[in-house]
Amino acid sequence: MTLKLGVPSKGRLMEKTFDWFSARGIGLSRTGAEREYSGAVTGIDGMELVLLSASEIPRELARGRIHLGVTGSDLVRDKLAAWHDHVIELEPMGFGFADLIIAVPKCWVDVDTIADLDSAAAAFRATHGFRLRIATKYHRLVREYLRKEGVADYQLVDSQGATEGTVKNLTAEAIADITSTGETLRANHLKILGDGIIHRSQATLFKSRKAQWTGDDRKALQVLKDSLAAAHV
Ligand SMILES: Nc1ncnc2c1ncn2[C@@H]1O[C@H](COP(=O)(O)OP(=O)(O)OP(=O)(O)O)[C@@H](O)[C@H]1O
Ligand SMILES: O=P(O)(O)OC[C@H]1O[C@H](OP(=O)(O)OP(=O)(O)O)[C@H](O)[C@@H]1O
Repeated sequence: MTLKLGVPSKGRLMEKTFDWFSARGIGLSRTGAEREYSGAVTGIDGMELVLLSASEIPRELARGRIHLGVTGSDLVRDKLAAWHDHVIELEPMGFGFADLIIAVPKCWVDVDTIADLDSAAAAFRATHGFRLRIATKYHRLVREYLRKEGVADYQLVDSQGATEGTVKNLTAEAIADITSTGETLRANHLKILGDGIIHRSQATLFKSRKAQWTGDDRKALQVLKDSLAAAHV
């Protein structure tokens, strides 16, 4: 058995994860053909690279199929109920920053806070006969947040992409999605509610509580932790 490290298989997160480990003396790379999902590790014995979709990594950690995983802190919180029971946050990595926010049309001049949204939602239901729709793919985080804030008169509409477009397309009145530069929100005439930041996410190295840890796995983890502690980056 080797210690399995799950890393996003493509895009920004994969490249920045490779750079992050490289700056700490550990080489991660994709091997094989361009589209083949296999990888190699150098600089540490007994560790295997597993390339996965960022959104699958939380479940793989919770099932114990990987020992360590890099993914957004938003995805761990959204994909896993009681995430603390399944994983431990070892290290925030300082990239992949994105805020999960709630946004409404800019033209809703009376709605700037969650309390305003609550009032608007009640009025919306009275007028339209159905609950105000919030489009998102972050179902757990949005539900938990709105429950905490005392907002109940809404329904979630699932949107797995191009979420900001749902308002213009009249399939939702509000959205909850991640933003980094804010460009997509601006382009779609949406504004963030003042207190509508649900979670500030960044790429994070997680450890599974559910994986089986052999003596060799623990040794490899200790070598990894020593490399992280020794790096002055
Ligand atoms: N500007 C951004 N757009 C999208 N995701 C971002 C951005 N900045 C940081 N992230 C983070 O990247 C992660 C999502 O990565 P990615 O889109 O590769 O995941 P995925 O849902 O597994 O993708 P796919 O389903 O296409 O494989 C989330 O943790 C998110 O917070
Ligand atoms: O604040 P910004 O810098 O504009 O970034 C935010 C956008 O980026 C992400 O979408 P992505 O491009 O990953 O596509 P998606 O809509 O398919 O999720 C996210 O869902 C927002 O739409």
